[in-house]
Amino acid sequence: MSTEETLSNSSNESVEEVKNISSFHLFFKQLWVMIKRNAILQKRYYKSTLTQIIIGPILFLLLLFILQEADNQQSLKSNLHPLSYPLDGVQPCQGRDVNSPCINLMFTPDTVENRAILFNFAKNNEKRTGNSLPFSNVTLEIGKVPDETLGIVPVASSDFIYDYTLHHPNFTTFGIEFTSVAGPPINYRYQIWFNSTLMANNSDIFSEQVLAFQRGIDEAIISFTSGDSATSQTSATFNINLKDWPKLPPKQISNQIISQFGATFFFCANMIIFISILNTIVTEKEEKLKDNLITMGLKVEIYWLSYFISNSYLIIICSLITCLGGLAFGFFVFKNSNFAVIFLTFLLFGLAMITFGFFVTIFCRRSRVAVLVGIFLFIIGLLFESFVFSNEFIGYIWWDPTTNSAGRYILMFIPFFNFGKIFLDISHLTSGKIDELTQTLIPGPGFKWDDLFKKIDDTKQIPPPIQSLYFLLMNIAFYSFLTWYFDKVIPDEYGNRVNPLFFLTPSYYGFKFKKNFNLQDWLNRNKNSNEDEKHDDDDVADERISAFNPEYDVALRICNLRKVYRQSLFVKSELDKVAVKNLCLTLKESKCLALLGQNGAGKSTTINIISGVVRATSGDALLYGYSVKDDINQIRTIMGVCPQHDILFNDLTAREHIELYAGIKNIPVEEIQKLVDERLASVRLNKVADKLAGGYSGGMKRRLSMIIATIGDPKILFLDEPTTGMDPINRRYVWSFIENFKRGRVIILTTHSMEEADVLGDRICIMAHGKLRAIGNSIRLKNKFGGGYRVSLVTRIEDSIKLKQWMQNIIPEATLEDDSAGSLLYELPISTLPNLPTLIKWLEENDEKSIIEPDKKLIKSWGISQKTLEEAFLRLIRDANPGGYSGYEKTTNEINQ
Ligand SMILES: Nc1ncnc2c1ncn2[C@@H]1O[C@H](COP(=O)(O)OP(=O)(O)OP(=O)(O)O)[C@@H](O)[C@H]1O
Repeated sequence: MSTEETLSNSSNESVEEVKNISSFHLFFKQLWVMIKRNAILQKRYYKSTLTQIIIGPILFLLLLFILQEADNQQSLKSNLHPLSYPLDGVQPCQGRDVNSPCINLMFTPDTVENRAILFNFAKNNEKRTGNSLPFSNVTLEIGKVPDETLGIVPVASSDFIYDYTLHHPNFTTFGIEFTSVAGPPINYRYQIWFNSTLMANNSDIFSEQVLAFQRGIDEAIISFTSGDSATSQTSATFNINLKDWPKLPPKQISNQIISQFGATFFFCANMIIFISILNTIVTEKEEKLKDNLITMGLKVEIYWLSYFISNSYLIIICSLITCLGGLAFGFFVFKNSNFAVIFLTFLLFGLAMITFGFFVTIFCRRSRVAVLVGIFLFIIGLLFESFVFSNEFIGYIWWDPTTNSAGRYILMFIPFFNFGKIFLDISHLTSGKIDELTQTLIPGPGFKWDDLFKKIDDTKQIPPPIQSLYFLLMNIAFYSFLTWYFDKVIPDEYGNRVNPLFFLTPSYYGFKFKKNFNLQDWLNRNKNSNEDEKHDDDDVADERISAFNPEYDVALRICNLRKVYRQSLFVKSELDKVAVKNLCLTLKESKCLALLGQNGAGKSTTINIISGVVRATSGDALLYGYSVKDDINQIRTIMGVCPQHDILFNDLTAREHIELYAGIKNIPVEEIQKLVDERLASVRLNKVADKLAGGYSGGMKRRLSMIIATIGDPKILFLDEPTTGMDPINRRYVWSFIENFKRGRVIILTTHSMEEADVLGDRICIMAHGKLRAIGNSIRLKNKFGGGYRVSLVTRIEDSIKLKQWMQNIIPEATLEDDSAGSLLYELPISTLPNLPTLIKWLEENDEKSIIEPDKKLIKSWGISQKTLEEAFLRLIRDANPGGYSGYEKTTNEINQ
């Protein structure tokens, strides 16, 4: 069967048959081809896919392993001979800043004995450290801090020390209160006050400073009791050396690094897939690939579902590899856990991040923005996992009764918060802890399936781990729902959006209360009194009447279609652009309508409205009885669109493109290969069928776009400048294809090629400023606006006056358009057609090429031609732009200026 026969046979299929495709079958067919397409791309970009699912997790596991090993190397070291070092004296005090004043020591009560003891202390300490601690005569007041650093200051009572340090924290290094009891023997008692929280004051509880101070005081007491006077040399000095116990490495090593940083690292591994999803989906949106799939009949739900499934198996593999890798590296979190629990944790987290990613893509129109948003979320998540969930104290603080619960109610909507919590729970039970005192590992009890349902710590309010898994499941459902909803209600770049309450309408669920369609009602609804109509050309006015005539049987009927591109959603503006003005058109089956017009005339907008890409501001179109406004989904099943700019997947071949769209159009599998070969051959792309479309030339891409539009043998075909960039030979192949294809369908094409409109257009419309200026077939337009014929005559300069007189006699209506150096150009109106034979006869007789007396002949050469469509077009454009055509469509504002 020839291409022509196949096309005409398939076009005989009734519209009803086309639309009555089982929606169940179509659903799975479309889902299957979309998953297949995703799989092809994943395979084609196997390096990126492998990075996402294998290299990513393994790399992060390896990093964790290296870190863990480095940490263990430290703790595995034995230190059998720790160095011994002498205990030093008390260092000078330090205020809030290095040079700000401070108090070294306050003491009470101020007695002679105590002064003598402290004098001894200061003397010995100065010898050891060079730090002089003189007695101060300043009387401290609670409300004041001294202007200079003080050494040893007597104060009234221990209450004063308490109050003073309370009012001026981090100001005083030590305080001492003597409470010696008289003997004999005298019981020397004292209490040291120090600041355990401020390391800068050198008084940390574990530091040597307290020890040094105590040693100094004890020395001083001994000197005092042994009779050394306060002024003499101190006889008693204690030299103390400090030395650590020999250290043996613990028998078992801990997994502290993975418990602390595991959540961070596994989050990072997951983010590779997350950012890749953002980039892929938003790039498809930016390049209008998604819109094109939808226009070709793909259900938007299937688009998302296919991406969910295609990424789900990546997540499954990635989670498996993470769990198996974790086991192979011997991490406790994996070794001591129930495999199902840990796998489920990674799986649900991965799936929740996929749906979260889908949701984010709804708000991004440019892939660059999407990647930036991805990186931003990555940094937030990284900080979250590394600071919040790196230890139990901060990680569980969200469930502390003193913490406001609002925070965790908000955070549970973020998948990485829920992941961090359950990972903390798992590491709490699986990773052992090194006992600081015994330096031995106390292994964790492990995480069993039942532990999912138990509280981690009965004493705290922390919920059982299963709650985080439920929240992850909730995240999946929540973000899937939001993606589905907002994808519909957020306006696209043309301002199209669905009513926010669309889900309350029965039609959304396929229940259509079949009202009997009444054409007259529909016509009445779209009737509109229009001032502009008065200036319509006769044919345009007739076309308007035909469009509103219910008796007139046509496949396409456009009534008062109008589109205003608004600058603002809410207010009218001078900058609003009326792209299409109350357009009325009709077209019968098996006809092709060619839309001609200057740049910005409204041709693409017209096609975009009828194909459902853009919503009309008012008016409507009926295609085979379906209203564009109400039945666009049905129209999509019977239409094909070749958009003005090629919308192709650079990474798919021509064959894969056709297979994809054939699946979307529900073409039986057994017919697809035949269709691929036949269609590609018809536009001579069969030799490059298996080459990636990204490598095609402009003309090849155009031909592929054209062929895609014809898949599924649509009853309505929209071709927006289908042959732009094609060489003349290929253009003719495409023309011949379109000519064959139009039987039993309607084709609407826009073009800037007069030749193309002439060859293909059964009806030609010329538009300017959104308005229909002329309509008819090529001959009619040429005759009506092209103005008849053109005669060129060449004579000797001296004979030109004579020749002009002759022309005047034969055809008085002829107008001389050009007269230069004996070359004359006449324009003949169509009314002169009866005179043409006489003119031609006369021209032949007077042509010097004739053999009889050539020297005496008047005319050196001549030519006669019918005016072209281009001339008709130019005239209409000239008329439409009395002020001159600036090359682009002006805004209302510019026109007014
Ligand atoms: N999304 C839009 N927002 C605002 N104005 C728009 C938009 N799309 C088109 N227009 C304006 O509407 C007018 C008609 O545009 P349209 O693309 O339909 O013209 P066209 O006849 O197809 O032009 P061309 O031959 O250059 O493709 C132009 O002035 C254009 O600037």
